[in-house]
Amino acid sequence: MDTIYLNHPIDKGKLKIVPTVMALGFFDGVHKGHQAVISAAIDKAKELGTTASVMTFNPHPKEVLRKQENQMKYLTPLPEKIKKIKQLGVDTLYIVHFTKEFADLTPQEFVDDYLIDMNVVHAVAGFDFTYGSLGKGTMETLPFHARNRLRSTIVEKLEADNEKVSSSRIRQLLSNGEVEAVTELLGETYLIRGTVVDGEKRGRTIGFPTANIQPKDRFIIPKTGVYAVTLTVRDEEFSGVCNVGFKPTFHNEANEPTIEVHLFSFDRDIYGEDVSLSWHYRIRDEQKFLNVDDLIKQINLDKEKAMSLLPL
Ligand SMILES: Cc1cc2nc3c(=O)[nH]c(=O)nc-3n(C[C@H](O)[C@H](O)[C@H](O)COP(=O)(O)O)c2cc1C
Ligand SMILES: Nc1ncnc2c1ncn2[C@@H]1O[C@H](COP(=O)(O)OP(=O)(O)OP(=O)(O)O)[C@@H](O)[C@H]1O
Repeated sequence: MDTIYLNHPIDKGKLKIVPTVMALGFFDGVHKGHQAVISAAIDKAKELGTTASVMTFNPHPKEVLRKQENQMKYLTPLPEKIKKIKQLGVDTLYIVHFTKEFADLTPQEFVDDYLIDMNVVHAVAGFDFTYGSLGKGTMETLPFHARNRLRSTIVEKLEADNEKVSSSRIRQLLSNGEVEAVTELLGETYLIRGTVVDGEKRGRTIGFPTANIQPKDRFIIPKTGVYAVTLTVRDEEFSGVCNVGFKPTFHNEANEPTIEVHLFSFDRDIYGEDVSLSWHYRIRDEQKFLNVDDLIKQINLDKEKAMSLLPL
């Protein structure tokens, strides 16, 4: 897959202008609804004998148009989104740098400059896709702005339990710790990438050595609590139990929750390694224990539970 970064106004000299079927959207998470849109574009491209492309935007419009107090977090920060879109079999991914100036384009300008000039012969998007300033262009107005210069497919709403599969719904589920439901909507377990860093080394003394994971990029971290997880190190996958939180049993002044993973059968030193962490099941809330023995008893139960849920 070719990945092409575009800045507004686009420099058309840089583009290979071949006829293409293009899927349009932000696509955070590349969930099942997004997959339906991108697959529809790939199918259409096969039918028409053109390339299949995706146009996405970065950063998220909300980050640019509304002042976010904290930097916004993502289900798939850009490198992850690129990986997932590539796996779907797209020929070209266009990443438009989302700025206020780009957001100010009228719907007609967006269609002229970003679709027609890029030789998009067919545009594919979901029923609720909007384009142009204040989201005034919709899939219903697209034929009007296109004036017979391109055709379009509207992908109908994909639902799960009578509700749209959406990035915002998945974000909400992660903030509630509902990682099993997230798997359903993504079509695979949610994962974050990170690096193994030094912890306070207390884990070893209580019989549960843990790898502390420092997330890379701006991944959304599920709600604090204990989870059954798998950790992938150098293409090898290990099962374990993970605590995300503030370790209230001990004195802790961290602002961000720490992510600690205890792997069941593992005695390698992986400090500094890049890892990915997949969130399979939620086990319980994080608690403040009266003493370390009670914490140890509980962690043993967590471990048993996670072992019964996961392949070892
Ligand atoms: C499966 C698991 C569950 C945990 N649950 C809690 C908890 O409920 N409350 C708490 O204060 N700490 C909890 N911890 C964190 C331990 O306190 C922590 O692993 C230990 O203090 C080591 O910390 P260190 O890596 O900073 O040395 C849990 C750790 C694991 C691995
Ligand atoms: N459940 C769905 N069914 C069909 N199309 C969808 C679905 N979800 C998103 N799309 C389409 O996928 C593209 C990308 O959508 P977008 O990035 O806005 O995702 P979203 O899940 O709707 O996000 P958010 O929850 O932030 O609104 C758009 O064309 C959109 O219409």
